[in-house]
Amino acid sequence: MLLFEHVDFRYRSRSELVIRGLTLGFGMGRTVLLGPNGAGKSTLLKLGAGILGPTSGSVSATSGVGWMPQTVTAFQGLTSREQVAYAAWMKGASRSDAWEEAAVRLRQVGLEDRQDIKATRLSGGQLRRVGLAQALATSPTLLLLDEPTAGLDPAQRNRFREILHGLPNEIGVVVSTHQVDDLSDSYERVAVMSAGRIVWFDTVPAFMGLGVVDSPRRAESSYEQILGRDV
Ligand SMILES: Nc1ncnc2c1ncn2[C@@H]1O[C@H](COP(=O)(O)OP(=O)(O)OP(=O)(O)O)[C@@H](O)[C@H]1O
Repeated sequence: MLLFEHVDFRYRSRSELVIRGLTLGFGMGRTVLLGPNGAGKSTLLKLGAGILGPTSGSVSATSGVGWMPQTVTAFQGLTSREQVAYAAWMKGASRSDAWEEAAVRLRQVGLEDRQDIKATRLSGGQLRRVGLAQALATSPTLLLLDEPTAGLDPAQRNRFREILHGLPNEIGVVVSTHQVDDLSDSYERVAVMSAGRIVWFDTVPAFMGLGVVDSPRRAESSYEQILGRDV
């Protein structure tokens, strides 16, 4: 369980708050985090992962949180397996355990045949999967994924979705995205951010219920209803 209590956050270089009065808990199940550019989604996930600390309020996690950044960096000179093993080692695994863990996680994301390839030589979609394997290698009970499918072609996007579906139910997942299609298949809850606040948080059926009935763009119309304008 990851709990945000009365969290405000501002970047040092800026005067205004980017996260405002956030009180929210993420636990089991799959939550999609929607919101326009600059709403604060990445910042919220970084606060959840402990990459950033709140300006005021508190963020507490009762067990491991794994985070996948918006841009996964390929470590120069390292193979995929070495890169994933490094993440496990950083979290306290011994060298040999980290090495084994990396193989298991790369298999989990369907990259077993790429484990000895230099990470810098992977495709964009493969590198994202290495990023997911890195997050999984820390044995989290909650995964925070920042726009994991942005910029991927439809086949790679589907591949990523299948991998998420294949994760054990005990792992909670929060995914920030701009893609509002097929929410029902992939998620149970929807959180919508706007200007640093969570302005909506409920189940997928409740979210879909806001939209124009029978519209093929029903999810988008729900999203527009919440934000009160065209998006
Ligand atoms: N390192 C930083 N320093 C200063 N301001 C930042 C920094 N990172 C983000 N911001 C600002 O904080 C606000 C929230 O940004 P954030 O990246 O969290 O939004 P987002 O909802 O993830 O956006 P997007 O959908 O475009 O990824 C924006 O106004 C952004 O310009």
